[in-house]
Amino acid sequence: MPSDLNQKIYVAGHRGMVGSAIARNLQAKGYKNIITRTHAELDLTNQQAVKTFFETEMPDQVYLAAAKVGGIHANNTFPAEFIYDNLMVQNNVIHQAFVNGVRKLLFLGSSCIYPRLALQPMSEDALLTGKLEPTNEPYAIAKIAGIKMCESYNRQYGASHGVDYRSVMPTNLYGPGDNYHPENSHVIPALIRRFHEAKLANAPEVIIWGTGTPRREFLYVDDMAAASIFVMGLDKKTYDSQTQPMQSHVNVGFGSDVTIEEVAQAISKAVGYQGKISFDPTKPDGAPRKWMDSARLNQLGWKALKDLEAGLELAYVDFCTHNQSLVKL
Ligand SMILES: NC(=O)C1=CN([C@@H]2O[C@H](COP(=O)(O)OP(=O)(O)OC[C@H]3O[C@@H](n4cnc5c(N)ncnc54)[C@H](OP(=O)(O)O)[C@@H]3O)[C@@H](O)[C@H]2O)C=CC1
Ligand SMILES: C[C@H]1O[C@H](OP(=O)(O)OP(=O)(O)OC[C@H]2O[C@@H](n3cnc4c(=O)[nH]c(N)nc43)[C@H](O)[C@@H]2O)[C@@H](O)[C@@H](O)C1=O
Repeated sequence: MPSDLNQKIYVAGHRGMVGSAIARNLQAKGYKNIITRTHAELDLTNQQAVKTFFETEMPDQVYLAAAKVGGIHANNTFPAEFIYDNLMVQNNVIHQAFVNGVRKLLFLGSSCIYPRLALQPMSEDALLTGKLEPTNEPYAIAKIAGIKMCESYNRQYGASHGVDYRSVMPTNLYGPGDNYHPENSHVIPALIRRFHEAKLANAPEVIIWGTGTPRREFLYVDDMAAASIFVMGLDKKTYDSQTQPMQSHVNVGFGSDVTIEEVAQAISKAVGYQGKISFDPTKPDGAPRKWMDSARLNQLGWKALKDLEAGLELAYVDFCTHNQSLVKL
């Protein structure tokens, strides 16, 4: 096994918001042997292509940040793609990683794995204790399958093959490299764009989807990347001390949440829009609240660094810098 900084690390989804943050954080830490493939070079839903890739490259570690990702509208509109693509990508990558001797893999899930009405803050133990939020159930089912796949490979092959596959459950993320599509994106990038366009057009009003009352916890993407690398770097005994036997997942949150109305006001301020904010209650609210209990990760020694106000300023700079080129259709 090569020394840590020379380990061959495959970051799947390196052109996405989280994958690109993981790759630049690894590079900043001195990791020299990061391998990547664009979606065009390697379609991770293609079993044979993924098999050939792993047999050729034989990575030591894998960060699985490639997925079909979108906000409430995209999840609600394209449920077939959200379940099919995500199951295929994660099945192919996790299985071929195992077959080709990868001992360390990090799977990125999502806070939507927890029941819609889970007790707040939501602990890792809330998994599979109730009904999911209908707007993103197919995506959540795929993510739950990913956690269970990691756990199953750990159970069956942990002792015999040294398999140690971990899963992180991020709260809602935002930051550089986000998707600013007007409908298919998450709330922060959607509203950065909407407020920016309203400011340029001197529009008197900006309309926010839903009632504005749902609560969300937002984490800056570089904090998420740091958490991912931190979790991968923990020795097994330390990691296992905070997770249940064979359980592979740990929450990654900022620590507190805000209402959608509050985040809209904060984005309007960051963008410099001075008009009125209105709400369209005919659009879905989704889960009433998603606030992670991140005590396990905090006890292991990680905490978020970037607060929402500072993070939104950086996200807006990113939007202005890249603007249209970052809009994925
Ligand atoms: N953003 C968020 O708020 C949250 C994200 N997460 C999770 O974090 C991870 C990363 O999300 P994020 O960075 O935001 O998403 P992005 O959409 O920004 O990035 C996902 C990346 O995966 C690639 N990809 C998708 N499908 C395939 C495929 N079939 N073959 C190869 N590459 C593929 C995409 O390439 P291309 O664009 O070319 O298709 C893209 O580069 C995901 O697992 C997501 O579920 C969890 C909670 C919240
Ligand atoms: C990360 C997470 O992302 C998705 O779930 P979500 O938390 O509901 O994420 P969202 O960012 O899309 O919405 C958050 C809230 O914000 C409101 N809202 C207002 N105005 C806009 C708006 O313009 N766009 C969006 N997208 N939402 C808006 C919106 O109505 C909702 O109440 C999952 O499907 C799933 O993929 C997942 O895991």
